[in-house]
Amino acid sequence: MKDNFRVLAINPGSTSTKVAVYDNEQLLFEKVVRYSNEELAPFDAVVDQYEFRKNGILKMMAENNIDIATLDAVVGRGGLLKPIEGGTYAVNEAMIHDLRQARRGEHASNLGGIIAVEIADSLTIPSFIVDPVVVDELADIAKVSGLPGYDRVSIFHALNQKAVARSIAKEFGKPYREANLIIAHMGGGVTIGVHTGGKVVDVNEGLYGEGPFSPERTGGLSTGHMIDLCFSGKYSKSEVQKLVVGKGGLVAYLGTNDGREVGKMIEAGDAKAKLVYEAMAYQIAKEIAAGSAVLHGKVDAIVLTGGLAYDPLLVKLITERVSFLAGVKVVPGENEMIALTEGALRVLRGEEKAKEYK
Ligand SMILES: Nc1ncnc2c1ncn2[C@@H]1O[C@H](COP(=O)(O)OP(=O)(O)O)[C@@H](O)[C@H]1O
Ligand SMILES: CCCC(=O)OP(=O)(O)O
Repeated sequence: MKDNFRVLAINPGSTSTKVAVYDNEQLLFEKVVRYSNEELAPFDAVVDQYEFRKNGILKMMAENNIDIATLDAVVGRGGLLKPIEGGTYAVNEAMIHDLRQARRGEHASNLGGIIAVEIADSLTIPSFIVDPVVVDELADIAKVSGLPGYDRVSIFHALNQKAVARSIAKEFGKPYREANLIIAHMGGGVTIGVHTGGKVVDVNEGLYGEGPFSPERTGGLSTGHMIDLCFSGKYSKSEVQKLVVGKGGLVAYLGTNDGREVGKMIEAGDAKAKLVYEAMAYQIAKEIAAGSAVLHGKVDAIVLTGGLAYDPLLVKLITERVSFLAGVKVVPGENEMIALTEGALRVLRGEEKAKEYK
């Protein structure tokens, strides 16, 4: 049996595409391409960014002298599919159909499977997705919304939350299923997951729904304001969706989705930037504190992760509000590329069978 596998991992996020090539667990090359709001503005639908992002990946591979013919598999971040259990899934037609239709909504992660299968098929090698954003482990009590027929749903940074949770539990010398963690992933979107018993039993729906505002999303809004906005006659459905996802949060107030730019504005004495950034930290801290009630206050650790966790100011603003609940660990960036690769390797090595998306 073959014992060395070369895997291309593709991770489209709302503000970036991360690409990595691994020989087994050994990283050969990794690159992050960040996109400004202006660069993505011309694309009406996320699926329209497919060619733009795929060509960027192939160019990056060529510039780094990696011959795609040497790949054994391609793995992509999984998108807005039907709610499913975690794990590694083979990309199939049913999945591509649902991703292209974007029936459960638009998000860059929809492109992960689509780009992965396109590159893999041209090389006749397998393609996978791992722990997509729709992994659903919500407790029954967390699903009840207040409006029958509209259960709360699980859409979050499942891949990174799971990877970070496992590594933090290991640090504590506990199996993941015995750790009680509150993990705040702070990227283009912000999701705060409550991990207990090896599951994410509650999490804010991080796309159109709930929780803090983020670099480019509004998070939860007053239902009354949303009703007024939707019936004002000023906006189409897709315009309202764009206000909430893509043009909300930091972008709406400050014109940028880049935490570093906001940092510079604050350093330059911009009072509005300071207020808005502090408000984002305040909302994140409140959501973390809400998670502590889910765990009856028994919290082993609070973890801050994602791109924004690189920012010491944001980390400080959140920590000073939540450190009374538990110790705060900071894991900047994300472990998504290795998590994707490991998911593919488990299947390539025959340790697991790829799950089928139906
Ligand atoms: N060093 C940093 N300081 C402040 N913000 C940062 C830093 N690095 C990245 N970010 C911000 O993190 C956010 C992106 O996080 P990331 O997890 O990469 O997002 P996504 O995967 O959702 O595209 C952006 O707002 C980006 O500007
Ligand atoms: C859709 C939930 C995951 C998410 O928000 O990812 P990004 O931060 O990469 O947009």
